[in-house]
Amino acid sequence: MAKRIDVKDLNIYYSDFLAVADVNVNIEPNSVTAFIGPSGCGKSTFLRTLNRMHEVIPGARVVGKVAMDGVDLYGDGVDPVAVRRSVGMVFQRPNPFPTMSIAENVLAGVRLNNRRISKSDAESLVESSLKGANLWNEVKDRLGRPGSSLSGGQQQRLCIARAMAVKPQVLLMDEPCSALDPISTLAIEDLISELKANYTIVIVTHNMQQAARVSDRTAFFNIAGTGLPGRLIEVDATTTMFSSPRERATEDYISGRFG
Ligand SMILES: Nc1ncnc2c1ncn2[C@@H]1O[C@H](COP(=O)(O)OP(=O)(O)OP(=O)(O)O)[C@@H](O)[C@H]1O
Repeated sequence: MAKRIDVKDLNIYYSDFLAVADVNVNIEPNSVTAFIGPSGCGKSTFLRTLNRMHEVIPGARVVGKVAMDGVDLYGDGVDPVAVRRSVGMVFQRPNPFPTMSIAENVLAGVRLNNRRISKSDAESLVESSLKGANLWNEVKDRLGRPGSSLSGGQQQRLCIARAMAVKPQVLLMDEPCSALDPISTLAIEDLISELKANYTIVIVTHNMQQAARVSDRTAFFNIAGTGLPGRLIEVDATTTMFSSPRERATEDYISGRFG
């Protein structure tokens, strides 16, 4: 089941450096939210706080609240590994395990979680995940071949299948198409639109057309200068953000006047 995300007064640090300040945002279940903004404003940093990946970096920490269906991810007793299991992540560069087979790549996250799974359950999970990622028809006859034998776009869909195999409730995507050609990009965008029936999706993108095409809501982040924290300037329905944003900075960025 897709979850809602409510972020309250979140400040994100790398040691003493405040990288992103005072984020407040609500993300509805079964929606796609795009994070846009100039380089260095903290989009990826903020994204990684939504599955507690940020704190993997030594000295990195947050102050504030990120609630999923009302449960604070940073509350006492919350296991970060369990959080990462329920919040899948897809990265900029497709990162399948290169020598592992296509099928084993899909199962990698499940195996990492030490879940025992029968051969027939594994086979059906591989099939359903690859179908969900719109990759099944292209790979069903070569599931034993290595992940690296696929094209970049196919590898990225394999990574999405791997993320989905652990049945997360939220899917985070950090510029998932930036290393892909236009056709693979459209395939991923179509997939994102389908996946929102089952997941809450947050995507970081530098591509304004992509944000306009795939997202229901858009959040614009900005930074006033080097060394200053990034801030969430405005978040609204994507159609509103692209036609009549409230803030001048949003309009300037979207229309390509800066960033
Ligand atoms: N591992 C790190 N250690 C220290 N500072 C970091 C680290 N990663 C990012 N930062 C800093 O945090 C700020 C936000 O960076 P972040 O990568 O989140 O921005 P971004 O908006 O995603 O940028 P881009 O669009 O270029 O990917 C920047 O000032 C960056 O230098």
